[in-house]
Amino acid sequence: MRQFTIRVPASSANIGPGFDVLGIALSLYLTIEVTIDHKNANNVPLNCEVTNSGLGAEQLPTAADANLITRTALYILRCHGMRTFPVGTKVHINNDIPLGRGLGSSGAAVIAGVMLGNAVGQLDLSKERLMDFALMIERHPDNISAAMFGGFVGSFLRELSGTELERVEIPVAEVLPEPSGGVDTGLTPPEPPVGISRQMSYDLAPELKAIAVIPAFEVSTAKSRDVLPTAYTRQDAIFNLQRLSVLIPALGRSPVDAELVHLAMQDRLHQKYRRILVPGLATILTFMTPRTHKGFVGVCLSGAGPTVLALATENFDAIAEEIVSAFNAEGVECTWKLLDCCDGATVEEK
Ligand SMILES: Nc1ncnc2c1ncn2[C@@H]1O[C@H](COP(=O)(O)OP(=O)(O)OP(=O)(O)O)[C@@H](O)[C@H]1O
Ligand SMILES: N[C@@H](CCO)C(=O)O
Repeated sequence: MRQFTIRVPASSANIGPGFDVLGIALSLYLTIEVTIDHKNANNVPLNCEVTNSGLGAEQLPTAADANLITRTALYILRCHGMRTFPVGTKVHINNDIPLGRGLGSSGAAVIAGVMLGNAVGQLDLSKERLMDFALMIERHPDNISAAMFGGFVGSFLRELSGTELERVEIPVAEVLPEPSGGVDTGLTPPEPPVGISRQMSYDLAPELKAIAVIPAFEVSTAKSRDVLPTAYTRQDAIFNLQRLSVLIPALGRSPVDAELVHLAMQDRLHQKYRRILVPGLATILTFMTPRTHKGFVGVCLSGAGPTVLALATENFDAIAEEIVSAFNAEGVECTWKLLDCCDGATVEEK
């Protein structure tokens, strides 16, 4: 019998001007307990029994070819000539990451899936190669880089050749075959090109903590990307690049220069367009400054929203309550959590 645990953190993408570039791993986890016991195997489709607990447990699928985590694992297994999980695989998923709130739940699920496929198939692939498989499914690198490598990370996708591009542009539905009730369609999915993304870890001042204020409604990433323009002006591109160049080193410097970080966290590429999806966002992004609120450093929309992420060094309760009140004034209920930047995905054999 083999037993192991996979743990993947939540993440916040963008951090203001770093749209599709920056991500911070946050101390909320998706945890998967895996048992492979040939002697006590039940006859189940694809040899894999899935159970869920935690957030979204009642809505997340339990069929191995429908759940995003096991489907992703199946994708990587099939690319390596394995059509099913090993006989007697049981996967228990416990999720603490709110779904569809901008805290990287889908990114964590995809990273958990590639780690699961790698571990059950004993493929021994590096985290860098696993990122290629993850990018065939979640196609912007910010959340998944943070979830995989942990810390404060910047990433980009390299320019791909014509034939490589054809492979990565295949619709996700063809990478992850549609659920077929456990019946093997016999299709072999496309293998990803090698080295699609490059990433770099940055320092983050140790006194910085993240206050995540989480509204009680979901915004899907797809919907939140649909409201964005397809092209930007030169002024807006320069506005973000200038701030990004200052924000990254400023976040690593201790003690934190709160005035500088606050200004450098402004953005013109995504947040203003997403206001229509998140009531209260326009106010929240402008009403607090390091001068008016002790300990406050900066604020942004977390990923595709609707969660708002404030960075702070002290006075966390008061800052969180101010943001909660601004949401409440718009009729939006929410909860909040104080989170730390944390390490990336791990697999621990028992
Ligand atoms: N633990 C999980 N197991 C299976 N599917 C999941 C899991 N977590 C997330 N998902 C899938 O991902 C969807 C949410 O993805 P979406 O990209 O819209 O939001 P998010 O990842 O939480 O936000 P963001 O990408 O902005 O940080 C869920 O509705 C579900 O389909
Ligand atoms: N960078 C992405 C993160 C969401 O997954 C976005 O803002 O749309």
